[in-house]
Formats: sequence, structure tokens, C-alpha cells
Amino acid sequence: MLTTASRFHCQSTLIAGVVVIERRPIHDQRGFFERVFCANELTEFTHGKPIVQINHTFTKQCGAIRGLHFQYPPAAEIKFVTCVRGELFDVAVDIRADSPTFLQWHGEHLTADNYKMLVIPEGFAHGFQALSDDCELLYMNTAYYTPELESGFNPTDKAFEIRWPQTITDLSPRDAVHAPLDSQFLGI
Ligand SMILES: Cc1cn([C@H]2C[C@H](O)[C@@H](COP(=O)(O)OP(=O)(O)O[C@H]3O[C@@H](C)C(=O)[C@@H](O)[C@H]3O)O2)c(=O)[nH]c1=O
Repeated sequence: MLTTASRFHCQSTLIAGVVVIERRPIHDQRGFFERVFCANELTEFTHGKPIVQINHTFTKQCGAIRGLHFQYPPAAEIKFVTCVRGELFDVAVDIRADSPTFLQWHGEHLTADNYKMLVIPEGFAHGFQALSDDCELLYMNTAYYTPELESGFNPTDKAFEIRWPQTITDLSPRDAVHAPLDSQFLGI
């Protein structure tokens, strides 16, 4: 018999704190049931903080990028990111001041069918590239959207050298005009 503890399979990455969680849906003749999130089972990743906002984005064009975005403390957030339609390449960039992997990034393919979710801790910039048209992303945050504490980087910033899988086809004006990362930037 399956126990609730087996509903999530968690795999760490080369960047401490960035974790890939694979959900294990329960299938039957109707389809499946899955827990997308469970505070009890995932408390080691939320550090006991509640999810306060659940966001949903629809991205029309394959190749479009959203991000890279982050919020400064005290609005720094943990994000649980999953794809519910299409496929995408999700990226977490380490901008923690004291981190041995400062400015390194982890990328993960998330699809509507692979049941994967990326845990992005506080102190990371986040972005993704749609790898299909009509791509939908769901993400759960431990902090409220706080525009006055929000900032970002251009996803093509040379400081990160992110290997986006596709040519960029769309980028918001705001994301396109970020100045290159200042060498004085010491993280958050
Ligand atoms: C993120 C956010 C935006 N908004 C508003 C602001 C704006 O009018 C509109 C679209 O906002 P943006 O252009 O910032 O949307 P978008 O570029 O999709 O921003 C998102 O990108 C990904 C990569 C993230 O990690 C998210 O945290 C968030 O920053 O929605 C909210 O009202 N609440 C929110 O939580």
C-alpha cells in the first residue's frame, strides 16, 4: 500500500537548496489524482513558511522567456514551480551572497506530463523559457508579490551564461532592458 510519504520523490541538484520534486500521481480508470503540494510532507523545503500566493501564467509563444526575477528580503520567496500545459525550461540562478555556487544556475525541463516541480529557495533569481506554444506554469510562493522589492536580470546576461534551449522569440520590455549585472553586485 502506498503511504502519503511516497507521494513525492525529491532529488537534490548541484546547487544546495534547489530540489527537483517528482510527484507520484495515483492512477485509476478515471485518470489520476495527485497532490501538487502538501505542507506536511514538503516542510523541509518551506522551512515551515506558508504558501501565500499561487500564480498561473499562460505563455503563447514557444521560445518566449519570462524572467529572471527575484524579490529582495524581507519579500524573498521560496517558489514551487510546475508546468501544467506544454513544456518549458525552468532556471534558478543562485544570487545568495554567501553561497559557494554564487551566480551558478540549475535548469530543469518541466512538462505537463513529467510531474516535476522545481523548488527555488530564497536568494535565487527565477526564469523560464517556453518550449511549446500555449505553455502554462503554476507556481506557489511563500511571499507576496512586492513590486517595490522586485528586481531582475536580463536572461542573456553574460554573468550567468544560461544555455537557453531555443532562440528567444519573446521577452517583456521590462526584462529586455535590465542593465548587465554590475560586478559590484554581491548577492542578496
Ligand atoms: C508576479 C505578479 C505580477 N503581477 C502583475 C504585474 C503586472 O501588471 C502583471 C505581469 O507581471 P510580470 O510582467 O512581472 O509577469 P512575469 O514576467 O510573468 O513575472 C513572473 O516571472 C516569473 C519568472 C517569476 O518567477 C514570477 O515570480 C514573476 O516575477 O501582473 C501581480 O499582480 N502579481 C504578481 O504576483
